[in-house]
Amino acid sequence: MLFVIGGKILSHLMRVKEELLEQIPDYIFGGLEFSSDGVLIADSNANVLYINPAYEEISGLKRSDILGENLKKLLEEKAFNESASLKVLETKQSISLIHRYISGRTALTTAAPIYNAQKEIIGVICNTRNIEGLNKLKKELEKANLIKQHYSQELQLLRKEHFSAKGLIYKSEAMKETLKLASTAAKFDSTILITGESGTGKEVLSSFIYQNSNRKDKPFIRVNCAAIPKELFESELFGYMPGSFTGASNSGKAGMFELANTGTILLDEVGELTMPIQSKLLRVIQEKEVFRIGGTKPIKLDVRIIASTNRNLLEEIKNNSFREDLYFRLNVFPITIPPLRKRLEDIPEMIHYFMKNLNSKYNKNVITSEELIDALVKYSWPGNVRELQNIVEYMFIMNERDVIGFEQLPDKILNEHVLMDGYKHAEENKGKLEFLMGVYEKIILESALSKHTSLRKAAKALGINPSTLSRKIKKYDIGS
Ligand SMILES: Nc1ncnc2c1ncn2[C@@H]1O[C@H](COP(=O)(O)OP(=O)(O)OP(=O)(O)O)[C@@H](O)[C@H]1O
Repeated sequence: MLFVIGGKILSHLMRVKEELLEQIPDYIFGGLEFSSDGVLIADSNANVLYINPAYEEISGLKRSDILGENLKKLLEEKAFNESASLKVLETKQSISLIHRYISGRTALTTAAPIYNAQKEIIGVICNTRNIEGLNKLKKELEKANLIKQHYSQELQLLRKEHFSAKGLIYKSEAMKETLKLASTAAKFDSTILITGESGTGKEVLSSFIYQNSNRKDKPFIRVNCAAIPKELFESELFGYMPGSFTGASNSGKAGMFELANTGTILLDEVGELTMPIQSKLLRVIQEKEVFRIGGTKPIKLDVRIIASTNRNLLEEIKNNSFREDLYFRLNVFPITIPPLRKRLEDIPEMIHYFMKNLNSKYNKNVITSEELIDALVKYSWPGNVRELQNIVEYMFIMNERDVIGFEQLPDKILNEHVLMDGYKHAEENKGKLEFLMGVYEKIILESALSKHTSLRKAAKALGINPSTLSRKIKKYDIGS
């Protein structure tokens, strides 16, 4: 059996077996022989009675060397740097400690006293576990945590840079009111629906709300619903489990809602969602949980939703292309951004802001003429701020001088301006077509003359004689 290891040891064991080892049935010893944890049993005088093969392996000590030996002697001989069993015999308390054996292995050892029926300590049992694997895992975990910390700091930094770079310029009362409303709403977790024509700044406003909310250090995930193919809506928004459909990644994928968890999600162009996805979205909002495609376990969500659209959702409801119940869920706090043509005071501010950015980007010092700003303010801006930004950039690129003038205006603005100007003076000029044509002709001539270095070249570009051009210059008093 277990204790037939040399005559000396056997007789010693036989002596203590009656009192101590009878507390531990033979089948337990059978199990201990195959345990991957090392086990040592000693009597109350610290003489070793039993070790299992795992103990030999972990400690580097042989049964034949240690059985019957006293733990104090083994400690003196530095078989281990600490003995949990000795501490138990000294303190009569269970103990756990991490120590190193002669084998060089580090182990987690737990030792506990063994009592007889009279509640006297008759020995100690000590369990020792090789924690080198655990140590390795711990080191890997520490490394992974460092990497995670590094990336999360970088993410915070990028978020700050990304959102602070997006300036929100305004001067008009209408925008002041809108911003006041947005600041108030930002502090709460309520769902916000931002409406407004394309290019009015709905996304910029949603960033402003996020930055001013209590979730500003948490994720901000923007979903452009118009850019996602309809058949991918569900997997993009809600994610999927491994192998849940053909072409699905083996590791599965988290949806945008999961990525936004604890933070904010912007559902940009929410009116583009199909009816079936609208139903699923409604469920997610109501239940505050999401199921990945192919998943059976719900994932709890804590996400603040901001939705935006340039569509008239009430019209969409009438046309049965938007769910009314979803509309009311999203429209908890509505904010409408007025179109640029209804907040003209913002235009000069924005032009200066966009010019400042371009000048610093291209290391230039270009300015805009007053008459140019005047013409831009009068334009109707169907594409709103996005169009203004693009046109300022276009003129900046096309311009070769220090001042961008009227002549750099793109034709569509020029045309509208001429017509508006013409109509304005039509009253006093009795609305004559001839007058309007004249205004238009003057603009065209001015533009050609500013683009070409000589009168002859300008005339050639216009397809007229230099003498005709000279006459018209006189007629319209150009360059005086
Ligand atoms: N008040 C503002 N100040 C500075 N830039 C702005 C402002 N409003 C909008 N912009 C700029 O105009 C462009 C369009 O803005 P944004 O994308 O927010 O509009 P949108 O209403 O979300 O458009 P769409 O409906 O087409 O998605 C962006 O480049 C944005 O930076």
